[in-house]
Amino acid sequence: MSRLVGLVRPLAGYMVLAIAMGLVGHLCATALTVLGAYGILSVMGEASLPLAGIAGAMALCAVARGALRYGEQACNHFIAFKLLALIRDRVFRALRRLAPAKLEGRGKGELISVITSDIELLEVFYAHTISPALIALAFCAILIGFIGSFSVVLGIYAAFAYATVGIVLPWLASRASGDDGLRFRTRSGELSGFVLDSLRGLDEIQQYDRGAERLDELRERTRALSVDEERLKRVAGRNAAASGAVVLVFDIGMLLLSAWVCGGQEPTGVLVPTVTLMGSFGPTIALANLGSTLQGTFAAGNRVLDILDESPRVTDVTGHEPVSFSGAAARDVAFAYENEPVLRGISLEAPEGAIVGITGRSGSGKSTLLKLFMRFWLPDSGSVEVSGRSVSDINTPDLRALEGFVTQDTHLFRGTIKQNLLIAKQDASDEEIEGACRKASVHEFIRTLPQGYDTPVGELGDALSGGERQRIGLARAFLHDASFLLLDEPTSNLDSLNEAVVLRALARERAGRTVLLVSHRASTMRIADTVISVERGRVC
Ligand SMILES: Nc1ncnc2c1ncn2[C@@H]1O[C@H](COP(=O)(O)OP(=O)(O)OP(=O)(O)O)[C@@H](O)[C@H]1O
Repeated sequence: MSRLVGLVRPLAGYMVLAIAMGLVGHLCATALTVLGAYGILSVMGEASLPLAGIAGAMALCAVARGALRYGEQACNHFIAFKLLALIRDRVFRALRRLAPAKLEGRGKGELISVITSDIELLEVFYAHTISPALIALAFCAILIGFIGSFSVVLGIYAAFAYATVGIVLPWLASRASGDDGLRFRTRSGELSGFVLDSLRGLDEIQQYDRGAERLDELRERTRALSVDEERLKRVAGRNAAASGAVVLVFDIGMLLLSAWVCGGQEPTGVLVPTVTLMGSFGPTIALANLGSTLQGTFAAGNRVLDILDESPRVTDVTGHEPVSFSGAAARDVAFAYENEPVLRGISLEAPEGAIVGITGRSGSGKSTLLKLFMRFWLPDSGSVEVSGRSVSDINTPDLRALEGFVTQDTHLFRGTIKQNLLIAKQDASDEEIEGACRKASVHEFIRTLPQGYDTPVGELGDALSGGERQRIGLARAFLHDASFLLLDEPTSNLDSLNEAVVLRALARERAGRTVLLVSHRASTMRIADTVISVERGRVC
């Protein structure tokens, strides 16, 4: 909670303004009933205040109450949405810091749920929790003083009433809801993950006729979530009823107590404290109602803060001398994902101008080795070197400029084919783009599309075949014009004709470059100068 509050610091001025307006606004609201009481006393001849003055003051209070309430809400929501923007910005920055190593293992659906609904839920905390709590505190202190001016006993009673409604009841409510809020948020995150997973695997679900099963599970998860929500709402409803009843009991108690304490004097001492207490539970009830929602809000806050706190496995490197490419090597490299050893002392030399082929059984760690050269992960022991320097001693932007990585899955962003190619080199001319696409044997295909290079790629690139996507990935790598190419199964989806074009281009481009080429295909391996075979994380 203190960390969430700490984020408000840059907007403290607005917070003070919101509290001041809220406090004065609530005082105006209570003043309306108190002035009403004085009006009745004046009519009865028990008070000597002019009725016109009372009516004028009431009108003023009513108008002020409206304006101040608007101002308070405007300030609170300004703070809340500014902070949500700030938190989103921080979360995205944290994700950039954590990517790609940590994100590979994290459930994407859960992450999406944090980015969207959890952050959104913090609005409740910033707009409806912090300032109402402080307003309630200041407001109660003032009213305890006012009621206490009639009799100390009544002041103490009012303090007890406010504390019960504003502190004890929310505390009990929070205990009653237990970790329901947390469970609800977690389940809702898991449901998002499940839906995303189902959408991604729609083809498999249809092929193996698992639709009904999947739907049943979706229903079951939704049902469990609604049970949790129902319980949360039931507790919230019960709390609202309980606080309403307790307030009434305190009002009646105040009437009896003031009659007993001040009964011998004029009726002002009975009527005014009673009416004041009756009309002043607004801010404390607002606090009491927060009791049940607060759990969920803090659970969301925790999940957001967890992401901000997560420390990256790999941090960017800066401050080193720039380096020009002169070959790469891995020396006795060992690496494990968590506790699962993948590479066990691998060594290889990839001199400038060489094409080094890497083969090996599926799961033997070939892609992992390429990722270590990209410095997506760090080796547990041994060293991964580019130009004779550990990749950890090369500035990350320099390393990215030196290396071109083609993964097994080429991701295409929403946008045109040209925009997707420009990711590799933002200022590339049309000729350069075309040249790269010819090398990747994809130019002719793009030309047949209705809008050529300006054809929009469908969301997730589903509109293109695996081979077409792969060739666009290769075209990106050619466009990037890196000295060190890391190609992970670049021809796996290509027919032999396209494979031949791509391999010829690679052979032509090899001068001054080094290529690490992972492939299961013997035909692809033919262009390699040396081929190493990786088995169970070792070169054999
Ligand atoms: N992010 C990750 N977290 C945990 N384990 C991983 C991760 N990525 C890969 N692995 C595991 O590491 C092992 C090596 O994977 P890797 O992708 O490097 O193998 P590969 O030789 O490239 O396989 P393939 O030929 O099938 O592409 C596999 O057992 C895989 O399950």
